Amino acid sequence: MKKTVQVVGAVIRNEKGEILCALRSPKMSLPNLWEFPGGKIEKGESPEQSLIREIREELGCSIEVFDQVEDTIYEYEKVIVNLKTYWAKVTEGVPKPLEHQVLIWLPVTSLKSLVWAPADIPAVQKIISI
Ligand SMILES: Nc1nc2c([nH]c(=O)n2[C@@H]2O[C@H](COP(=O)(O)OP(=O)(O)OP(=O)(O)O)[C@@H](O)[C@H]2O)c(=O)[nH]1
Repeated sequence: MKKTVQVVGAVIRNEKGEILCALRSPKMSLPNLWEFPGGKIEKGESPEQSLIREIREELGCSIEVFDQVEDTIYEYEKVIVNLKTYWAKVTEGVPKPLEHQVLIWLPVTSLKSLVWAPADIPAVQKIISI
């Protein structure tokens, strides 16, 4: 049976209303696909705590986490991912690509021009439709 992993992703919005998009590196699983930065929830963590920790590790900045955007279950070839995405904003520091290939801020209307990890597509569609 496939394992289900609990994953959180931050939909980080700046004061211009742009969204931070992160390109997975060639060394990561799902290489060269765009995602919302985040990662796996560890034992004993709430989704919000996990997101704050992951963003500090991956982007080197602090965030505040707001409402949930989407909650999606996607079955990949080897694993099932339950991806929960949350609105967030940077409260301290500047996001840096410590683990990703590239980070870019994009207006909502441009999000669909990127090739997203399949599990992220419902969240992207929801953001575009708001
Ligand atoms: N962080 C993040 N992971 C996502 C997203 N969408 C999605 O399918 N995933 C998948 O969910 C898992 C999250 O794990 P992670 O971000 O900690 O990645 P990782 O490099 O530690 O995983 P790995 O050890 O499988 O390479 C990965 O399998 C990743 O491919 C997303 O938007 N953000």
